[in-house]
Amino acid sequence: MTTELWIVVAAIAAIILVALVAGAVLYRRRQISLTKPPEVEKDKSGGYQAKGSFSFTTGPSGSTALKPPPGKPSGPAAPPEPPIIERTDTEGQPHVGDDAAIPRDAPKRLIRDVEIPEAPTPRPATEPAEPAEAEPAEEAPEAAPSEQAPVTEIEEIEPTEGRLDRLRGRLSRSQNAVGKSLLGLLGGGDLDEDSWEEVEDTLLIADLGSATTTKIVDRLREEMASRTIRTEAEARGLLKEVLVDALRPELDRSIRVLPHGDRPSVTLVVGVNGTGKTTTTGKLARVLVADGRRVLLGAADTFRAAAADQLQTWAERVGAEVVRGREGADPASVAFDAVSRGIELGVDSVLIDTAGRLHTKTGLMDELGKVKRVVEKKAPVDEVLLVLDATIGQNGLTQARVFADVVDITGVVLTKLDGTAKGGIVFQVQHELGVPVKLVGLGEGADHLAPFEPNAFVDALL
Ligand SMILES: Nc1nc2c(ncn2[C@@H]2O[C@H](COP(=O)(O)OP(=O)(O)OP(=O)(O)O)[C@@H](O)[C@H]2O)c(=O)[nH]1
Repeated sequence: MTTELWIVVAAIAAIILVALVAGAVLYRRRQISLTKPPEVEKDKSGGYQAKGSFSFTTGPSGSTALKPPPGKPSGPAAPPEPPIIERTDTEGQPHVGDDAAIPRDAPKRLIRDVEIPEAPTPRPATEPAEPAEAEPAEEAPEAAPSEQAPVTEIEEIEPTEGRLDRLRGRLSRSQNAVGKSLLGLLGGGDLDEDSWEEVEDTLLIADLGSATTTKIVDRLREEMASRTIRTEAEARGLLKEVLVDALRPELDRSIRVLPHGDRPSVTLVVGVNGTGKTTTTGKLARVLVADGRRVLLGAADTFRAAAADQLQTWAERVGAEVVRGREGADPASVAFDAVSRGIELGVDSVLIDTAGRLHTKTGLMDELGKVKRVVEKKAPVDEVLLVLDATIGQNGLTQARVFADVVDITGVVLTKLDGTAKGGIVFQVQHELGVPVKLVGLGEGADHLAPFEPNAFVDALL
C-alpha cells in the first residue's frame, strides 16, 4: 500500500517536473524572439552603408561600359577598401540640417508604414551590376513603382548649338516690355530729367538694382551727349552696347564639366527650395549625354524623397547613372559615394543635386559646406552652380551672397526666365559677386536650358 502511494507521488512529481521544464523552454523561446531587435539594429547600419554606393542602374550603356577601378585587380577576395561610405554622422548626435522644415511634398507616414530594413547586402568590390539589382527592394519602400520597372527608353536629344536662338521666343514677355519702354524713351533724342528718371525707374523695376542702374544710366547719359541719337534704331544700338557691357561679356562662362583624364569632373548644384535644381541637373545631363559624355547623377537631396525619384527619372531618360541615398541619409555621404562611383565607372561627369535649403538657416548652410568638404576628400569640385529663380527678384541677390560665402559658387543658373521674370537679377549677381551667369532655364521642357550669352540675352530684351 505504502509502496503504491510512493509510486503515485513519484509519478506526479515527475509530471510536474516535465511540465516545469517544458514551460521554461517555451518561456525562453519567447524571450529569444523578443530580443531580436539587436539584429534589426545591425541591419540598419548595414543597409545604410550599402545604400549610397549602388545606383539604381538604368542606362544600358552604363552597365555594359563598366571599367574596373583604375589600378585595381579584379580578385573577388579583396576586401572593399573603396570608401565604405564615409559616414560623418556616426556620433548619433543631432547635427546640421536637423532644423529643416518638413519638405513641401513629404508624405505623412504612420509608424506601421515604416519598414524595417532587410538583412544587409554585402558590399561587393568588383561586380557592381548584381547588387544594383538587389538595391531597389531596400530603398524607400513607399517610392514610386517605377523603381521596379525602370524606364529604359532613351530619348533623342536635340543638338545644343544655337539653342538660345531657338529659345528666344520663350523669354518672358515682361522683358520685352522693359526693352520697349527703354527704346521708346531713348529713341526720342535729347532726354529731360523726367525722362531720365523714367529710364532709371524702368531699370529698377526690371530688377537691375540701384548700383547697376546708376552705372547704366550714367553711361547712357555720357554716350547720348557725345552721339546723336535720333531714331529708335540708333537708340537700340546704343542701348545694346551699354547693356551688353554691363553684362560683363569678358567673364568666363564655360561650364567645367569635362573629365580630367583619370577622373570625372564634379559639379555641385545648389540653391534654395524649388528654384529648379533637380530640373537643371537633369537638363544639363541631357546636354552632356547629347555631346557623347558619360554622366552620373548623385541624388544628394535626401531630404525630399521625390527629388531623388525625379532625378532618377531624368537619368533613365538620358541613360545616365544615378546614385541615391536613403531618405534622410547624410547628403555628404551620398555625394561622396556618387563621386566614388563615378570614378569607379570611369564616367566623364558627376553632377550632384543637393537639397533645397534656405539661405537663412545656418544649420542647412553648414551642411552644404560639409557636402562640399566631404566630396573634396575624393575629388576636387570643378563647378558649383547656384540655381536662382529669376522670378524672385532682389531676394536672388541675397541668396547668392550667402551661398557664395559657404561654397564658393563658380556659376549661376538663372531659371524660369520664361515666366514673369524680369531677368535684371543677371546684372546684379554678376556685378556684385563677379560670378558669371552660365546657364538659363527657359521652361519646364527637357531641352529648355541654354547657355547664357550676353549678346543674345540683350537682343531678346530689346
Ligand atoms: N517655367 C519654368 N519652370 C521651371 C524651370 N526650371 C524648373 N522649373 C520648374 O520649377 C519647379 C521646381 O523645380 P525642381 O527642379 O523640382 O526644383 P528644386 O530646386 O530641385 O526643388 P527642391 O528639391 O524642393 O529644392 C518644377 O515644377 C520645375 O518644372 C524653368 O526654367 N522654367
